[in-house]
Amino acid sequence: TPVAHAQVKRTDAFNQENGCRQTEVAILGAGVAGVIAAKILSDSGHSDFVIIEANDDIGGRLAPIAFGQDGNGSQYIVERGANWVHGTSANGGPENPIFQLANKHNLTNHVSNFLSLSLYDGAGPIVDREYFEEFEAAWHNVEYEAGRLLSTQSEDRSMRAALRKAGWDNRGDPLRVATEWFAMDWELASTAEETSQLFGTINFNSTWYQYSEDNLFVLDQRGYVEFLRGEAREFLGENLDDDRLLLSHRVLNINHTDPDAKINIRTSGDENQYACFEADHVINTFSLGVLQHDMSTMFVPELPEWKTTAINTMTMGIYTKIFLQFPPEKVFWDKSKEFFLYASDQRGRYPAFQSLDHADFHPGSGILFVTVVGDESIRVDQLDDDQVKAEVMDVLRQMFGDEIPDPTDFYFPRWSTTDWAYGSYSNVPPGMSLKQHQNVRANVDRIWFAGEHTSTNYFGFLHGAYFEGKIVGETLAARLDGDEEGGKDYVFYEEVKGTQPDEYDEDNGWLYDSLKQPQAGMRGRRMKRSIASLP
Ligand SMILES: Cc1cc2nc3c(=O)[nH]c(=O)nc-3n(C[C@H](O)[C@H](O)[C@H](O)COP(=O)(O)OP(=O)(O)OC[C@H]3O[C@@H](n4cnc5c(N)ncnc54)[C@H](O)[C@@H]3O)c2cc1C
Repeated sequence: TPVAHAQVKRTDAFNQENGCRQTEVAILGAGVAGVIAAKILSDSGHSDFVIIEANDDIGGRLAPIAFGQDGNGSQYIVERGANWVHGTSANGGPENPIFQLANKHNLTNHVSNFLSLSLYDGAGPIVDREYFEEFEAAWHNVEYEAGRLLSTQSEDRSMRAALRKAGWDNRGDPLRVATEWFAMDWELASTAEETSQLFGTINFNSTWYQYSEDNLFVLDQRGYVEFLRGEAREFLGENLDDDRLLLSHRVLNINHTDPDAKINIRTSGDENQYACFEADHVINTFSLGVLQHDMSTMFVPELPEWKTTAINTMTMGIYTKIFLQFPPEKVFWDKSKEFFLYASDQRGRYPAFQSLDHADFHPGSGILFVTVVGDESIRVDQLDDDQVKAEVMDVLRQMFGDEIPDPTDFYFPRWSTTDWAYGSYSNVPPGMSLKQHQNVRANVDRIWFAGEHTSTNYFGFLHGAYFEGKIVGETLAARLDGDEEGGKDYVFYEEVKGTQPDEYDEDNGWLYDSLKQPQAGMRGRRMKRSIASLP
């Protein structure tokens, strides 16, 4: 259960027709993109909107949960979803907007040190780190090559092909395999086979080269969502009890049959809830996973083929944090370390453990969590808790010995089957062009789309969702003001052909100015995110 529940204040003062509440803009989803879009509308003087959200709280994939307990019996707040601010600000350069908001709302955080790492295999601790440097060198190559592909409009390929070309071999030694997992799968929630060389590199570089290589781990006991709540309070009131925020309303249908009529939205809800809305414009911020899963029944009539093809082409990664709490007095790992990498015989099986019982995080908490992604997430999502707990404990006993205690608390979210997300965050597969991605972003008449998945440079990240919410909010505000230039439709492509050159400009969602000179933006980059010093 979410940590806080805003209660919706109901009034009967709405403009209603045909039993449907009338509004200018219906914002579907109260995650980062939806709340930021609403805030932009509100800040620009447009107050006639509703935000419709299936959950009983705002935040979406900012999803804190109470877990374990401290010595006083209070529970810790841990994050099921987003946890880090990825990239802060470069010297004098732009600041990551999420970093700004984390500062504005005083979020407690600490920078992660990915070098604070111990290695293990089935026989216990190991010291060999040579693969890290080898991967680093190959990755450097992959980035340079991505810059060349971009600037010469050459064909994209998979990260696997790119790494192979750069001399990196993923087979053999489990530590080699775990090294690649730690460098890539852990970040993208996808494998090298599943990832575009071009967009994988753009995504890393736009964040860590533009902002910084620091990754702030948010520890705030109000939850990471507090920054979004703080923004929402500025226009929805201290208790978020404004009647334009409709929680626990699941959107079932979006009917856009008549191009001259308002768009009709039906939601779940008993007779005490407003289950029907009519809007001039709709901003849909549902995750790529929700769109892929539900779009064929949700939209009436169905979305055009250029749109559904694009949505089906992009992929949804899955990232699962499995939390364990041990008796704090019996902590068996090195408390001075942040990470423990396990080189499993089975790729991706419980590879990366992270300790929160560390002086910089939650000292004395006894909390450890292990992350799995992709197919392993799908696998554990099908098992019951006891089965997963037994598997994780088996691995921990291989790493730390048979004497270690059982956990006193255990929890993990099942993102692959969560019906308001269907996955964790999106990724661009090999060969998906900028134009195809633009079709994920583009509006279908008066139905607009925004979320991390519509971000070209920052897909997967909170700041991607932020920028996309902001852009669509500004576009609609301009549209409502009658500004034809500012409020114009997004570009889309009825047909995407392999021979069409991509145009890296704002119309296609390209936000990172220095990458307009693509070669210049693509520099070799070190392997782990926190290892500073660019060449
Ligand atoms: C496990 C995990 C770890 C992550 N780690 C990080 C990280 O460390 N740093 C980072 O920057 N990003 C991270 N992310 C990504 C980040 O959380 C997302 O990019 C961001 O939160 C997406 O915001 P959004 O507004 O696009 O979508 P969402 O947050 O998904 O918002 C969409 C909203 O729509 C609602 N909705 C869906 N279907 C319906 C329906 N039918 N009717 C009504 N409402 C509906 C949902 O409930 C949700 O509230 C992580 C994500 C996950 C899951």
